[in-house]
Amino acid sequence: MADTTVPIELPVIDISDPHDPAVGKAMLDAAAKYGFLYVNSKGTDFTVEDVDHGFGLSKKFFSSPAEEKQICRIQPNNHGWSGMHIETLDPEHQRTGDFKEAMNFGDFKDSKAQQPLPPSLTPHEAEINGFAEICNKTCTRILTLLALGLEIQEDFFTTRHDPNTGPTGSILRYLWYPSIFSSETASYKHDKDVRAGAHSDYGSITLLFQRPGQPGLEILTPEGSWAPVPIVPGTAAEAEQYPFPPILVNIGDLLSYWTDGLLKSTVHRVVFPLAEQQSPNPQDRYTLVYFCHPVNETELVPVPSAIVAAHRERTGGVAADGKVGFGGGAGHLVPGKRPLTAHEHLMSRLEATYGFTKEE
Ligand SMILES: O=C(O)CCC(=O)C(=O)O
Ligand SMILES: [Fe+2]
Repeated sequence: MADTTVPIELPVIDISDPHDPAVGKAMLDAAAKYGFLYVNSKGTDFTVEDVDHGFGLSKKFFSSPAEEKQICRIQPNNHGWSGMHIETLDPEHQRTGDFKEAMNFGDFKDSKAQQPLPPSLTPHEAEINGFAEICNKTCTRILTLLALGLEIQEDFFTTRHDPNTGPTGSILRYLWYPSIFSSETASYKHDKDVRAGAHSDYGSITLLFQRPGQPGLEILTPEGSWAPVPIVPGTAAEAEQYPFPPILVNIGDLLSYWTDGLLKSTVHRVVFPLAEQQSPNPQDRYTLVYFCHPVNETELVPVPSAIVAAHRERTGGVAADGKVGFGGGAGHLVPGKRPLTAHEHLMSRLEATYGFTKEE
């Protein structure tokens, strides 16, 4: 696969008016073309302090002793801690697991985690829940705008993503990728290894928070080359206006399936950029990720959008590479069979990736 060092240019969208059809259109265009876009902090309820604090908790957790992290090690339901090299996102092309550690939080109930927390995080349960809640609110705005762009009822997606109506597959995830100079990465070989293997996300939409000076994310462009995604897009003058780097948003497999491949679930990965490898002072990369999923029991009925129908007609509903719109697309209902539920869609994606169903 060809590498490029030319960063991809993605739009930065202001979601402060989630009822503005023009913004909905801009959001839809980016989601259909790249599957990736940024939203700036306006219209999200995040303050600089919220984001800094989230990263602070993540750092505190990852630097705690392994014996403590073991208390919450990853479970078949995908909640908990996975250590260095435990996850392999692209097993076909990787000789070792990802050079990262991760901590996944599933749904909270009455502000309480439904999974064991390690001592480093137990005093912070309410704050972690609070962060996940603001992520969910931000996703509500984005899903409203996507519905507007698709010219369907504004609340078509949001009513189906409301965690107050039932369990969801949503996950808040802390990620830590040690720098190229750390002992954890001593065995790393350029061109053989990656920090996180190529993959697409499973859910509806994903939010990614990044820190300045900690690059690494690349996306597969429609031309088939890897392009770095800048942490802070635009000119230096624009960058100065952002209180924290804009939130990177991407479409996941489920929303792509639901829209018959109109919205793109774009493949991405995390690497050590060359500049990083040559830097005298490379940094660890920390990211905070929120994978937003519908309520488990949501039936993925065809999205009642003329724009989706036209796309289905044009393309047959399945993208040429066969990757997007996993399973043929929601518009291809088998007569006499009910639509897939969100939970079934997630299970089939996990099964396709891991060769087994993660949840018993
Ligand atoms: O940490 C990142 O930059 C990307 C993480 C990611 O793609 C994932 O966890 O699905
Ligand atoms: Fe991802």
